[in-house]
Amino acid sequence: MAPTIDRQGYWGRPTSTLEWCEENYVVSFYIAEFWNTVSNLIMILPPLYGAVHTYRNGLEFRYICSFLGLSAVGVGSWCFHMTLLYEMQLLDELPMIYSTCVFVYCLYECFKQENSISLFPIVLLLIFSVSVTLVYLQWKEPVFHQVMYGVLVACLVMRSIFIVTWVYPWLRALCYTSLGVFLLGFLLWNIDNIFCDSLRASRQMMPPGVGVVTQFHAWWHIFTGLGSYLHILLSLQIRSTYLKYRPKVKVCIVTFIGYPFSKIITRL
Ligand SMILES: CCCCCCCC/C=C\CCCCCCCC(=O)N[C@@H](CO)[C@H](O)/C=C/CCCCCCCCCCCCC
Ligand SMILES: [Zn+2]
Repeated sequence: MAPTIDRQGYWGRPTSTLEWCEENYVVSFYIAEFWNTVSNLIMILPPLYGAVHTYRNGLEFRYICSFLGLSAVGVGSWCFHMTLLYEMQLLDELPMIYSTCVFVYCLYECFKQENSISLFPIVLLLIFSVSVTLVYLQWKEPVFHQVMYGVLVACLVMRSIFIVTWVYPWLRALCYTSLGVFLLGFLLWNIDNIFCDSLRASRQMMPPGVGVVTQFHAWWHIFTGLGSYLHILLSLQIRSTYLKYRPKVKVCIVTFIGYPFSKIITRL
């Protein structure tokens, strides 16, 4: 990962096992990586809105958990990029695993009766989450976490593609938009890691304020946040259709950048 920049700030020396390409404590003395921190708002606020909406419309508890899980990842990620402390890194990375497990449960159990609870997948996902947590606490290797997270995402991708290919083809656009946006974020995550030296050098030559567009880890937060949010909507739409809720898609204006239009499902 990116070499450490020597600049010191409020939280002292980083203790995390990972550092990103954004230079530390440049914008604020209190926030180690400013852009990587504030970009998490996109992962925190819209899912909170989704959770409230899901609750108000009497939709299943598992979808409230999905939205809140995504918000929790955003809060953990905010704390991590603000401090670069190891404990906060765990608060970012472990909820990624837990919330994706909730997504997996929702998508693999979407053709079951309303409010039914299947113990077998819950136990399986719990064993997976606990094992990943225990191994990662001992073996502090970020690649292990990334591979485990990637396995869960691959399960989601395969299941989504199966459903929109064979069951609800009219949901293809939503599925591939969610996947495309997520993968675009992943591409930017890789560019940030691989070309960090060139990105830092190019920022030096840009006028103040323009360099922010090269903060590709922040862009990863934005795209992965949007892709994950759309994925929850897809999952909710599949479930609502199966339960014959007559899902109604409303276009509404949400007042922050990146989410000008979002689809909302209501139970009529
Ligand atoms: C059909 C669409 C599927 C979309 C799936 C969406 C699943 C989203 C699940 C949870 C939301 C998590 C949002 C990510 C937050 C990122 C926070 C973050 O930046 N954390 C880092 C620390 O700041 C952390 O170290 C980053 C880890 C990144 C791991 C990247 C691995 C990506 C693996 C992607 C594999 C794609 C597989 C595609 C298979 C066809
Ligand atoms: Zn991050």
